[in-house]
Amino acid sequence: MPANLRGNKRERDVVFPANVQEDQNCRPGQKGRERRGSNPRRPSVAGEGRDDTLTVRDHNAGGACEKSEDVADKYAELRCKSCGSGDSEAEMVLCDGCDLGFHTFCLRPILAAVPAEEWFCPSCTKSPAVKEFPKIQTKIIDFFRIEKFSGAPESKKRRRNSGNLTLSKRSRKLAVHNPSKDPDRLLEQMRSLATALTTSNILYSDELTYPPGCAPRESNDASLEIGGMQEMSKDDRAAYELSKRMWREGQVAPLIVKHDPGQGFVVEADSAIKDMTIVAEYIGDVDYMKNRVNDDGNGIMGLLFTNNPSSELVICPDKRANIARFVSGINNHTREGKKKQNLRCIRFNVDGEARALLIAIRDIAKGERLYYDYNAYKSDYPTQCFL
Ligand SMILES: C[S@@+](CC[C@H](N)C(=O)[O-])C[C@H]1O[C@@H](n2cnc3c(N)ncnc32)[C@H](O)[C@@H]1O
Repeated sequence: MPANLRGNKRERDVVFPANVQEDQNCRPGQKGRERRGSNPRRPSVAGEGRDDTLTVRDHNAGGACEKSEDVADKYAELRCKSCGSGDSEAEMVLCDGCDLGFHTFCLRPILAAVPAEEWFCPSCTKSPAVKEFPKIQTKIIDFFRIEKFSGAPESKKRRRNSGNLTLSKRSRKLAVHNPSKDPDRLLEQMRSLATALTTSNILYSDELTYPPGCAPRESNDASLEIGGMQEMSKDDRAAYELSKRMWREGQVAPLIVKHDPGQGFVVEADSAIKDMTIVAEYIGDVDYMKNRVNDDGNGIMGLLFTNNPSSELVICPDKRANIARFVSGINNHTREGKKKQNLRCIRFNVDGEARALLIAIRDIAKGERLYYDYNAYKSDYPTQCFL
């Protein structure tokens, strides 16, 4: 265990209880009906009580529970269109187009939770799965607001300065990524991320954002973290700053975003990545966890865990985000799943603010898919269906 990653200050991802209790009158998966009980969209973290008693409405509910026998009959035999089983009704979602049911875990990509809003199954979805971003340098540079893209690798001077940041395994210090030397490859890597972001209707951002209506910047006070937040050494801080500057200048980490029919967008190493490399900072809108209890939770990351639950913070990458948002999670329930992990999310105190970084925990080969543990802190994101 690296010295600066040691200890009990591990990241806590926000997760969603898979268990949804049925209301006496209403069965999960039925349209126009309500469920009561544990809310699958209620973000929860390890140590947090499971006392959620919010009302959950099916995506198509729109009104009070229908109690007619007709409707009950109609859905009595509800079966998942993919696997044919009628089990796990709590995790059944109905398509607003064809009215067929699907288990959240049978869908590809898997749904983290029953959507709160209108939802269409893959056959009824009108938009293409992937909207390719144009292969035009100026458009790519504009999209990422790249400062002075030279298309060339780092200057020798900068490389020498950063040399002591690309550290040996033994030193356990954070390392700066090694960008591709071929400018076309850099553009292809950026284009792949632009494709994933635009397809997902997400704007690019490389900094945490504090939009009106969300938690204010002052709320991100790392000193409130229970047990204290991991501090950065001087060298680690220099590595972090250089890594951020390189991303801003288009010297991005050698990562490529691909679309996988089973997992949706995934991130792969486009060339070898050394152990301890800062792969990306986790980016999004910062908000109070209490404000996000009904979000679908896809990608919500714990940022600050305090003694007072109402001041706990999460990063929400649904509107603004970067590549970190597309990194896959391991299946915690299998040995093969656990073996895939090659990153960890570590939260650090940076100038008094909490930040979450994805860091390589071993050497990663070209072509390897990136994974970290969504449940690193005893939480229960439903990863048992993860591939
Ligand atoms: C934070 S997002 C990751 C990006 C996501 N693939 C996308 O296209 O937006 C988490 C979601 O990705 C999918 N996912 C992540 N890891 C997975 C895995 N190992 N197997 C299957 N699906 C996975 C699930 O749909 C999960 O709810």
